[in-house]
Amino acid sequence: MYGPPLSAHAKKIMLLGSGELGKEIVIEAQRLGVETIAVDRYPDAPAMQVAHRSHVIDMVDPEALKTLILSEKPDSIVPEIEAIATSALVELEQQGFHVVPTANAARLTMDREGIRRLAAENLGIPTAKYAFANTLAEFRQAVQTIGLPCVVKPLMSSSGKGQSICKSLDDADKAWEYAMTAARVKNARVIVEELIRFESEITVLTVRSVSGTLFCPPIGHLQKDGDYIESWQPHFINEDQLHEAHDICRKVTDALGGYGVFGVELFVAQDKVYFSEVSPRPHDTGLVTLISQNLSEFALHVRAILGFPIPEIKLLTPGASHSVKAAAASPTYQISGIETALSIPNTQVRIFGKPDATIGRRMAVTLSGAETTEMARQQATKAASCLKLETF
Ligand SMILES: Nc1ncnc2c1ncn2[C@@H]1O[C@H](COP(=O)(O)OP(=O)(O)OP(=O)(O)O)[C@@H](O)[C@H]1O
Ligand SMILES: NCC(=O)N[C@@H]1O[C@H](COP(=O)([O-])[O-])[C@@H](O)[C@H]1O
Ligand SMILES: [Mg+2]
Repeated sequence: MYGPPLSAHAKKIMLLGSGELGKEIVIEAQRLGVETIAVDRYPDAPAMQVAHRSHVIDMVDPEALKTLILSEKPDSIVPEIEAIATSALVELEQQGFHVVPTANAARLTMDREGIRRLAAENLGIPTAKYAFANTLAEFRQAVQTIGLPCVVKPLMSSSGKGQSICKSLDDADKAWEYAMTAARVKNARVIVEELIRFESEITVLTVRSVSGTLFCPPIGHLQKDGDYIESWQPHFINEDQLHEAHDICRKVTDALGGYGVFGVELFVAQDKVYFSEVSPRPHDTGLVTLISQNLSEFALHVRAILGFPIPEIKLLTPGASHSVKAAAASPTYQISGIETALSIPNTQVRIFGKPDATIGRRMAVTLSGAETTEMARQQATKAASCLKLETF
């Protein structure tokens, strides 16, 4: 039940957050003989189902986090979700613990203010105009300063939780209320951003490793209500745009430091490429690499963390992924239609095994490879429509 004895493992890693992305990291780590410990806020999280052992704690409580880490003494601490007391990670790093990619990178990126100020104010990288607010009155003022429509987001959150578009001043109270109540971590401070009219939106997976900094081909994606619906790779942008994108990725990831995968989110607009945000870990839109690349973003993250070489990142096929979300809430559910989905050529399914369904929760993803990204997208979309989440 606990896997091979400790002596069989060269290293021990602890994941803070155990969702679908963590599950794939655990699988890749175990392939290289690493002992894995999965941690999250609830039991039976996806990565816990494959890790050697697991713990359920309140990860935003710095004391709970420190107690657990000091008792387990992992070789590497791997943040996986945007809801962690990063102050504890900064302290533990000072005591000699290895935080991936670095404690400071985890702290800055977990807080939209930290990463936005670093990118825009310290590094001079183009971003949407932004302002911060602590109260409803400040928020109304910020909306007027930035202009309408604007995007409103809680400082510590992800997958669009608490995010909305404010179209008129009449929407302001609702947008504020939503940011206050639906964030992953409740905090009375929000960012208000100019709405960028981009042509496309991409993630450039950037890997910092002993082999240097490597870039995966751009991944295009579609988001709805701030959460990813569909992604594909490669996404074509012209030479100049690619150059601008790589320049931003290098500047941001060099400033954050450490080894690992970074999902750099960029808006490609007619006049320029804008930096949006960065995850210092594998990215949901990068799930497509499970089918499109020789090494998935999860394999790359593990190699980079362990200090192993990455001689080459190769696109094996144009690919696409499509998320499957729950339409209803239920403590029990099953997913049907797998057989039909798998009858589509070069198509795979990943069911995450989340213990319960809530409305809008991502429960599975489909992956397709094809001759063109267009075909791959059609296949992945069709496969996702075959999967039905039945609640009972
Ligand atoms: N300033 C903006 N202008 C235009 N669209 C935006 C802006 N900010 C966010 N969006 C849209 O909302 C999506 C989610 O925003 P963002 O990535 O900041 O939130 P998130 O909750 O951190 O998402 P995730 O965790 O999935 O990366 C973006 O991918 C983009 O489609
Ligand atoms: N955009 C970030 C992202 O996709 N994060 C992934 O979602 C999980 C949380 O899912 P849940 O909210 O359904 O528990 C996280 O643990 C991570 O794997
Ligand atoms: Mg994002």
